[in-house]
Amino acid sequence: MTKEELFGEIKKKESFLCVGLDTDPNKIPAHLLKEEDPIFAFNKQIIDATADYCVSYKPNIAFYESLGTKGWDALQKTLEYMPKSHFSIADAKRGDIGNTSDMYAKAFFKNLDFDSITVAPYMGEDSVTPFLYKGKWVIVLAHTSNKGGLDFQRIINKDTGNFLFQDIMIKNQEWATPEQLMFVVGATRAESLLDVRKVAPDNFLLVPGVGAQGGDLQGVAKYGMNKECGLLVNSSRGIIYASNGTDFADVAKKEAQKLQQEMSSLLEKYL
Ligand SMILES: O=C(O)c1cc(=O)[nH]c(=O)n1[C@@H]1O[C@H](COP(=O)(O)O)[C@@H](O)[C@H]1O
Repeated sequence: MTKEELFGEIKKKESFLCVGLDTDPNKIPAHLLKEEDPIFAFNKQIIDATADYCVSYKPNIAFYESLGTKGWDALQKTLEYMPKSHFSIADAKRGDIGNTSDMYAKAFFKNLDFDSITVAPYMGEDSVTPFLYKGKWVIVLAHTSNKGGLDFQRIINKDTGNFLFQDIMIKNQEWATPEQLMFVVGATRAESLLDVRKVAPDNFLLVPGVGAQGGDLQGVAKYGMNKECGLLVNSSRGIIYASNGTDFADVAKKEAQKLQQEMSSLLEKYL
């Protein structure tokens, strides 16, 4: 999916919501455990319920690979079930020496046909560039939502005066254009988006942390939105586990709709 196509979907849906499929067998409603593939059965109902309100889905790969071959099967079925209009993100946080990154890229772009993958950039150029496939996206971790996101990412480089995360963002833009490179910035770090936009005005940002982590959607839009929206805001637990009863899909739909409505107002205000 191109940047223009993604922006087109955002305008059409009046939404920049990404629904996170962090599907945990210990958290899904008990009645689904009788299904042959409970994880896929859950995801299918979540996708059916939320597709009108979001533009993207992000399965977090840890939840699937932790289940072995059954998890990989459920992931593949889930990916195939997602509407093609929705931007798919393999949240795998990969990155290794070149020939190993090549294999990770094959796993998620050739074997599985994801639109994008999250990548940890710590190992540098040869760990990131193998993910630069034509028509696919690399989503590089910049300033993450978690507490540990403050351990290294805000260290100031005395040579450049920048935060480490800004230098990482600048360097990655030498390797890839805004047509194929996004960055991750936590919704818990809304004000840091000013520093993010200083060094990456044109890139799309994947912004997780709304909902369960208490991120600030209003602040994210205020500081992070650019002329093409430039945001995909993810919520996982806040949507998919809003209810653990038989009404889980209806309640997930309402949560997704609530976020879409807020996003619609924000698009009107800032775009
Ligand atoms: O790369 C990510 O998606 C990510 C980066 C980050 O800084 N923080 C973060 O929470 N995430 C992911 O986003 C999702 C957030 O889930 P919830 O907190 O349940 O909405 C999880 O899959 C996390 O792994």
